[in-house]
Amino acid sequence: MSEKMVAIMKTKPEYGAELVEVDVPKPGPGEVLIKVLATSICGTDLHIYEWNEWAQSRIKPPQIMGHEVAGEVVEVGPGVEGIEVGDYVSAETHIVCGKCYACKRGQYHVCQNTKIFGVDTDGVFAEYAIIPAQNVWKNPKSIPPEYATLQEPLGNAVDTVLAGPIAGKSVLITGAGPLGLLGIAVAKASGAYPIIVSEPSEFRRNLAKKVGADYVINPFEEDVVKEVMDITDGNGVDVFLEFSGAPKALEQGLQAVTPAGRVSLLGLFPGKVSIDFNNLIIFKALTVYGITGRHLWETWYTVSRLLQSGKLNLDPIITHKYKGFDKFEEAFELMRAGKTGKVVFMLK
Ligand SMILES: NC(=O)c1ccc[n+]([C@@H]2O[C@H](COP(=O)([O-])OP(=O)(O)OC[C@H]3O[C@@H](n4cnc5c(N)ncnc54)[C@H](O)[C@@H]3O)[C@@H](O)[C@H]2O)c1
Ligand SMILES: C[C@@H](O)[C@H](N)C(=O)O
Ligand SMILES: [Zn+2]
Ligand SMILES: [Zn+2]
Repeated sequence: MSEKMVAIMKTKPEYGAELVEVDVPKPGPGEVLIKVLATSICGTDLHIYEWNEWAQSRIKPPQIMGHEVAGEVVEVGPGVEGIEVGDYVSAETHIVCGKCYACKRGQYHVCQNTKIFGVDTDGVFAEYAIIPAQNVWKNPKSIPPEYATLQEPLGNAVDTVLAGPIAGKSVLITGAGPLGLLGIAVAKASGAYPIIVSEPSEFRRNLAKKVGADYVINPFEEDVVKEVMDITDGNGVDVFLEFSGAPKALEQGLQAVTPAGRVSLLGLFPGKVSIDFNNLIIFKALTVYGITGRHLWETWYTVSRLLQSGKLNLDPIITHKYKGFDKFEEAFELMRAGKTGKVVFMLK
């Protein structure tokens, strides 16, 4: 008889999810089985939970949700080399093909055949989970599971913040959701000053301050561009980091960044965005980076070392820690209401 485990499963093509009991899976060739120690909720999981348009087009229930994880390897499938039972690991979520033009040039983060672990496959909101061996990242034991599970989104934030010079640079961050908060932590640890954050939610503006923002602005009540100009002696910020996906924030950030400044765009907009390219990008000679996923595996080394340095102020970002999955519905509803930073389920 096979062993059983509990898992948060998207059982039906509708709002919500269910806590179910299923068989512990067996790792196939090229896979490992981990015991999950900590797993955290991403905005993508929330979209799957809510069953939005994107989720309807991509997810095929029944499927175990979740993709941010820290765990211990308990079984290694046939043909796996270099990973042992007992290894303490996390997972890159982009399963890349290794064969396309991008992969052949080492640009794995834009692999044209990317599958996302926990989105296109069963995920990690479970007591045990399968991870493709090629996606396994080994953690040093010194990083606690509640931080180690955050490495995947931290990688998004690291690629956004560190796409160009940041030490001693003035920075505007738009959006202090979980990703923006991680971005503030990375910018602070990397020596940015001042860090100015625009975020409509008072709860999240307070979190931004705790993480290290020097100034916070409410974009719904204050003039973001004027505030930034006042803080920067009329120069504008050196670096604009977009973490909100709000078209208005994009426009304000492009206005508030100094000519020849740097822009990194991570937030995903709801559709096409209309921008005055001539005046806001071309005549300002801006350098604009689109950010997607993480550079494999360079970003993971950077994230791991930042965590080991102890300089990332993550504790205010982890606003909710649950023991087990029993209260998963409460967790998702709080996240929906914007009343969280990162939510972590602890399983050890
Ligand atoms: N490019 C990638 O690879 C990648 C990866 C992960 C997430 N993302 C995207 O990054 C973004 C951030 O992720 P998240 O989980 O933190 O999302 P989130 O929705 O929780 O956070 C967005 C924040 O922006 C704030 N906001 C809304 N309007 C604003 C405005 N006009 N000005 C400033 N802030 C405003 C919201 O109040 C919220 O706190 C999302 O758009 C997400 O889809 C992209
Ligand atoms: C899967 C998605 O949510 C993830 N954060 C990414 O980098 O693509
Ligand atoms: Zn994610
Ligand atoms: Zn590829």
